[in-house]
Amino acid sequence: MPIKMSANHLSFFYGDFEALSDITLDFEQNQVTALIGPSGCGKSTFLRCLNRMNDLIPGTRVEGEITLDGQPVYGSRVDVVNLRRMVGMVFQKPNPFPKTIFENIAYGLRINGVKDKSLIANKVEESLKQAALWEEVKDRLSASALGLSGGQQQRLCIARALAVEPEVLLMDEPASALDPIATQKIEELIHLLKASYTIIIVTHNMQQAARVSDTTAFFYIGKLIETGETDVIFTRPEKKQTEDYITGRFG
Ligand SMILES: Nc1ncnc2c1ncn2[C@@H]1O[C@H](COP(=O)(O)OP(=O)(O)OP(=O)(O)O)[C@@H](O)[C@H]1O
Repeated sequence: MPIKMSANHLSFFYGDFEALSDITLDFEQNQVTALIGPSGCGKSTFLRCLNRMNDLIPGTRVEGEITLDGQPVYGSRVDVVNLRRMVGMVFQKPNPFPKTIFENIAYGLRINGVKDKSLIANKVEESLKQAALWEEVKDRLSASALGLSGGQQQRLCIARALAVEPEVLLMDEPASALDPIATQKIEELIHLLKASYTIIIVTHNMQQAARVSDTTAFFYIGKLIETGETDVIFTRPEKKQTEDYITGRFG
């Protein structure tokens, strides 16, 4: 598969603290890459570098390069709003807006300049279908999103991210706040979405990484220790640190 996004010698600093050190990693198009590693090793920081969400934190600094379709993400002429549309994000805790189900999705379209009402209605339906939520909510689009279950709220957040037609989807532990059935739905959804999107997922759940991803990257204290095909990483990793982590000896 062609390379959709790349990090080249990426380092990241919170003030003087180097949270990521010299990370070089490619993300193939229409593949799922899992980022794994113990708490605090920089997985979320790395994910947020990919769509420049860290720009919002004062005192932070990036070295090295990230590219999307070969174009630098940190270039001075980059339209960051458009970058975040192209590289969408879903967070650990479902965070729907305190608005109706319909408005949760329509909102992102409107801030991206879509005004046509029937276009918005079609897109809301299409996004909810893509997120495997349509059947459950089609009769209550004008009800509050906060009345949905946690798993439904997370699929709504995925629908919201998809509505603005991203190409890459970043998911930061998207199922960790959900029960096993809702988690399974999210995992099935990731499998379906892979056909249309490039997906990068942070997870603490080794079984989940093994189930959903094609490639796995193991991070440890701000460094990328090892990356490769998920089957290989989980059965015959090259590095001892990777093996210790996936077999539960630390982390
Ligand atoms: N806003 C911030 N300001 C300063 N330091 C931060 C900030 N956010 C994260 N860090 C530090 O950067 C390091 C990496 O944190 P990060 O949240 O990226 O790790 P993580 O691997 O995603 O952890 P977890 O799995 O627990 O979510 C940690 O040492 C953390 O304390």
